[in-house]
Amino acid sequence: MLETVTIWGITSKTVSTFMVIWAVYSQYIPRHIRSQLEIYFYKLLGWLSFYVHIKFTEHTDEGLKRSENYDHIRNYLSTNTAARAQRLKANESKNSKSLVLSMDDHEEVEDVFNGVKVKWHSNLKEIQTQSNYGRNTSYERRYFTLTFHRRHRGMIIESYITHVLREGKAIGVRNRERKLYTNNSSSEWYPWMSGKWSNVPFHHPATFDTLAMDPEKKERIKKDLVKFSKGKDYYKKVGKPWKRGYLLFGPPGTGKSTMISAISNFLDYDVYDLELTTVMDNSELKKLLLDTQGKSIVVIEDIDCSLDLTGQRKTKKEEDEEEDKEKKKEKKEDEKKSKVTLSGLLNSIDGLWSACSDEKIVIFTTNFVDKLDPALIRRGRMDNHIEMSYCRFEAFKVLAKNYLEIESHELYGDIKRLLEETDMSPADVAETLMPKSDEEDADVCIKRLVKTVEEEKEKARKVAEEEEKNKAEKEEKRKNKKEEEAEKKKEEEEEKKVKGSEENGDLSEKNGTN
Ligand SMILES: Nc1ncnc2c1ncn2[C@@H]1O[C@H](COP(=O)(O)OP(=O)(O)OP(=O)(O)O)[C@@H](O)[C@H]1O
Ligand SMILES: [Mg+2]
Repeated sequence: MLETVTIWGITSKTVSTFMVIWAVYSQYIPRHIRSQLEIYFYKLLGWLSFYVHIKFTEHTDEGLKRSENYDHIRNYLSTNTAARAQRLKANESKNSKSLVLSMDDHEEVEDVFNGVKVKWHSNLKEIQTQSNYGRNTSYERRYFTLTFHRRHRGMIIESYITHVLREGKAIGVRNRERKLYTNNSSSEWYPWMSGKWSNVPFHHPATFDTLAMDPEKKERIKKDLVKFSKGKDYYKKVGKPWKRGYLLFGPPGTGKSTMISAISNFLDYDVYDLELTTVMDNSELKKLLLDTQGKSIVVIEDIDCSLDLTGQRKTKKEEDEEEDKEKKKEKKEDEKKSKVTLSGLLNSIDGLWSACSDEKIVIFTTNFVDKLDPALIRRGRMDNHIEMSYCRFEAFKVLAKNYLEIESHELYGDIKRLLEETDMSPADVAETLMPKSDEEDADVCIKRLVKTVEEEKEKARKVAEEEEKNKAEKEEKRKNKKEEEAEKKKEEEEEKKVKGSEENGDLSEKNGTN
């Protein structure tokens, strides 16, 4: 946020001193008097000073979004001028080996650009608010002020500020620590609380090298990702927002979540893990997605479980029946339940809103791809459908290399055959391969895997046999029932026939007597 106030007459040092004194002490003046005083304070400075003063606030006007310019300026000042400040703040850095120093609150530094001196002040203001229930809350607002002589106004606004923002952005990219975000409930969407998203540093070790899957498929995905990340101009040329959708589907433990981490590590993107069930409605969803940055992956895990996304396709009759059944039970829960709809989700990921930030990958994961509404996963929305499947030999080789550091073994042939015949998830294979004590070497682990897969195969055979038996029994029962019904029908018809002929006999006897 950028605010300009022109101040005439007194020196920049005096202005700075006034500004700092005002920022520190104004918080002790009652609010209604403070706002009046503030007006006169700035008017007075304006009459007296030759200096221009520009304010960059930490949050944008709506107060809900953090200002990127503020962060760029902070980066710039930390790197270029903080060393000259007398009071510094030490922040944790990416690798925690070295400290990142920045200006402390109410501190001042000087910078020189094209031979022109400017001053930066870091300010802190405490703001008191009163809720509808009369409770007082206070929060802090930070801002930087840039002060310079008015004769350099054009140069500073046109060149210096652009230079600071560009440099600060580049420093931010260099020092950037990858983050994993999760969405907060909307009651916490205020700068003095957690904002829309909370984050933690993201250091998941999974990479494409450690991901066990068909090597050709893996290469295709990597190429697709590289093409996407370099595709800024291409997407602009073809008139598409710079985003790409991936649908990862497959049974549990086949590496869908692991793949997300691998993509994040591969492209150096942040991850926004969107928990749809805590999003109240479509408009909340839009705001959340608008508050995500570029170079990021927005993930909705287990999309089939997140929402009743096909609910709106039910017939009226079905809806009525369901409503009757669970009306009372759900009434209370319903008030808290998310009202995000399929069309709301589609609009947010694919509509006009999706073009508001660049370089974004949207990933859905599911165990049941058939359950999903076709509208949700059509190409263009989910451009790349990736099936994560059971562990076959190629995937096993990656796991054996990762977990046991071996590339061959005399039992590889058996394992190849067994894994083709048995459906075992990479998660189960990985767990079996992992040494459980220092005494266990690769040989022990490989033998354990052969045993486990054989047991699984036997189990699967028994289950299949049992299923076959049940099916045959059901078929037999159905056949018997059909035969019984046919027999019964036959008997009834014969009975009817006998009855009919008896009645006819009686009638002719009667007629004869007459
Ligand atoms: N393809 C794989 N390559 C490497 N490790 C894997 C793979 N699949 C599973 N694993 C291992 O199994 C664990 C569970 O895998 P992951 O959470 O990625 O499965 P998932 O497909 O997301 O399962 P779910 O459907 O239950 O969410 C991982 O931590 C990882 O160690
Ligand atoms: Mg998962």
